[in-house]
Amino acid sequence: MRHIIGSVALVAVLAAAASFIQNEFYLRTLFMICVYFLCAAGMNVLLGFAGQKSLGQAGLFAAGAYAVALLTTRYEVGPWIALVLACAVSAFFGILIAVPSLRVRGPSLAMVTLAFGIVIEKLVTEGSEVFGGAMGIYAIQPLHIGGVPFTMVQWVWFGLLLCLVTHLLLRNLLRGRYGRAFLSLQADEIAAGAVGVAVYRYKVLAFVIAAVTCGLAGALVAQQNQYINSDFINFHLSVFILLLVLFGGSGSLYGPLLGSVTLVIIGALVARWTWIEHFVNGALLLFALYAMPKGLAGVFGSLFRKLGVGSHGASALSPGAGRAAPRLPTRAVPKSASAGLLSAEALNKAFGGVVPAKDVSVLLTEGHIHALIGPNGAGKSTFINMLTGIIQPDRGKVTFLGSDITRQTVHDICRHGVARTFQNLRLFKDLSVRENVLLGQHSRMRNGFLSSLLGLPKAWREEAKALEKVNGILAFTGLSQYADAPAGSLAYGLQRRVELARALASEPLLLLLDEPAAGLNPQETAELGQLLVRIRDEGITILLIEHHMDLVMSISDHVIVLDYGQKIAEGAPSKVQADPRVMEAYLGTTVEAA
Ligand SMILES: Nc1ncnc2c1ncn2[C@@H]1O[C@H](COP(=O)(O)OP(=O)(O)OP(=O)(O)O)[C@@H](O)[C@H]1O
Repeated sequence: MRHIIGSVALVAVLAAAASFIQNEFYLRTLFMICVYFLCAAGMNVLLGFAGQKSLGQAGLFAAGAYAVALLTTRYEVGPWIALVLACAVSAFFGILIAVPSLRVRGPSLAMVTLAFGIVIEKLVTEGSEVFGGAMGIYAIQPLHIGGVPFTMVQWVWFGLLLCLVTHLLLRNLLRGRYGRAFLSLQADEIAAGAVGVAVYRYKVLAFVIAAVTCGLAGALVAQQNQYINSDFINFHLSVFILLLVLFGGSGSLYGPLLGSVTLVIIGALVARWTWIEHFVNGALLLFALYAMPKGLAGVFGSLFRKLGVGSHGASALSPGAGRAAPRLPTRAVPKSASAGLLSAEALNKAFGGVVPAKDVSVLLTEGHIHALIGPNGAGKSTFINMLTGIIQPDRGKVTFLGSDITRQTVHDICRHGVARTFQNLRLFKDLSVRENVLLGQHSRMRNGFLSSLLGLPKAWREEAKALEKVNGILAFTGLSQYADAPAGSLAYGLQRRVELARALASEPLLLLLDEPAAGLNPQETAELGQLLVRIRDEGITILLIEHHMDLVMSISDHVIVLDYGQKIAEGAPSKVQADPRVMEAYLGTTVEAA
C-alpha cells in the first residue's frame, strides 16, 4: 500500500505541476517521457526479466501507431476504441515475433527481431498506398472528452495515468509467481521447465507484454500528433528502446522510469543539434554497457545500500526465515500408486551409433528408495532424462500413476508429481535460495495471469501460502540461514542441497536425483544419506543415480544396474552386490579372473 500511495502521490504532484506549465516544449517533453516509459516498462519484462533480446521494438511501435491511424481515418472507428484495438493489433504482432524465440536464442533471436523491425520499416516506407509512405497518414483522430480534443496538458495527464497503471500492474506481476518464472527463463530454460514453468508460454507472454506497451506508446504518439509517417519507424527507435532499459537498469522495477526520464531529458537538451543525437545515444549505450552493467537503478541501489537506506535481501514477501516447523508439504498419494508409481517399458534411445538405452524396463514402487547404478556412460542420466521429458525415447512407454507421460513436456511431467535434480547443477544462481525454492512451488500455485496482474487477494494468498511451505522446506533441509543469500554464492555442497530443496518444493510423488553426492565430502555425503531417508519417510519415492556405493547400499530398498544401455540386474542391495554380471560390469573382467 505504501508503494501505491507513494506512486499515486508522485503522479498527482507531476500532474498538478504540468497544469502550471505554459511552455508547449516542456509539456511535450513530459509527454514523451511517458511514451518512452511505456515502451521501456514492457521491454524490461522481455529483456530484463525473461532475458529475450529484441531489436525490433520499432516494428511494434509502428503496429500501434498505424493501427490507430488506419482505424480512425479509413474505417471511422472512434479514437478511444481505436486505441484499445491498436493494443490488440500490437499483441498479435507480439505473438508473431515470439514464434522464432521458440527455436532460436541469444544473438540469433536478436537478429530475427531485427529483421522483423526492418520488414515493418520497409513496409510502411514502400507501401504508400496503405501507409502513405514518407507522406504518411494525416488527420488521425486525437483522444477527446465529450468531442473536445485533448489539450497538451491533458495528454500529459493521460500519459501519466497510463504510466502509473502500467507500473503498478507490472509490479504486481513481476514480484510474484510470474516474475520468478520470467527470471528462470533467463537463467536456465531446462531447469525452468523442470520446476514446472511452461517455457514457451512464458516467452510468448513476455513478448506480448512488450508488444502491447510499445504499441500503446506508438498509438499515443500518432493520436497526439494526429499524423504518422515512416520517418518515425526506424532502427534507431529500436535501439533507443533497448537503451532506455539498459541505461535505466535492466531487470529493475525502477529502471524504465530512470531510463526514460534521463534519456528523454538529455534528448531534449541536445534537440537543437539533431546530428549529435545518435552520437549521444551511441555513447550512452557504450557507457551503460561498460560502466553500469546494472544501469542507473544499480548505481542508485548500491548508493542507498551504502547509506543504509531501505532494506536489502529479504523482500516484503519474506517473513523471518526458519520460523516454520521442519516438515515437507506433500500431496496425497493416489490409490493407483499401490500398483507401482512409475513404469518404464522397453525404453530405447540411440544417439547415432551410441545406444544409451536398449529395451530398459523398470517398475518404481511407491515409498521406496530406488538406486540406479552402473559404470560411466552406462546410460543412467539418459534414462532419467527420458522419464522427465528432456529427451524423447525412440521407442517405449513411460507410465506414471496410470497416465502415459512418454511424450509429455518437461513442465507437464513436473505437474504430475515428478521432480528432479541435475548431474551438473542447474540452479538459478543470481536468485536467492528462497526464490530458487519458491520457483519449485511454481506448478503448485493456482494464481493465474489476471489475478497476479491485478494483485487480487487470491494472488497474495497463494504467495503467502507458497512462502510458508518454502520456509518449511528450508528448515527441513537445513537451509533457513542461507535463505536470502544468492544461490550461486553458497559452497558447492549447499548448492546441491538448494537444488534438492527446489525439487521438493514441487511437492513431488517421485524424486529423481542425478548424482546428488557428486563433489560432497564424506561428512556431507553421510548427511545427505540421512536427509534422503527422512524424505522417503515423508512418503516421497526416490530414484537415485549414484556412484557412491556406500551411500547406495546403506539407504536403498531396491537397486537397478545399467551397463551399455541395458539393465543387467536389479533387486535388493545385497543381492545386486553379489551378482556376477554387476561385478563384471564394474571390474571390467570376469569374476573368476578378478
Ligand atoms: N545428447 C547426447 N548426444 C549424444 N550422445 C549422448 C547424449 N547424451 C548422452 N550421450 C551419450 O550416451 C552415453 C550415455 O550417457 P549418460 O550420460 O546417460 O551416461 P551415465 O551412465 O549417466 O554416465 P555418467 O555416470 O558418467 O554420468 C554416453 O556415451 C554419452 O556420451
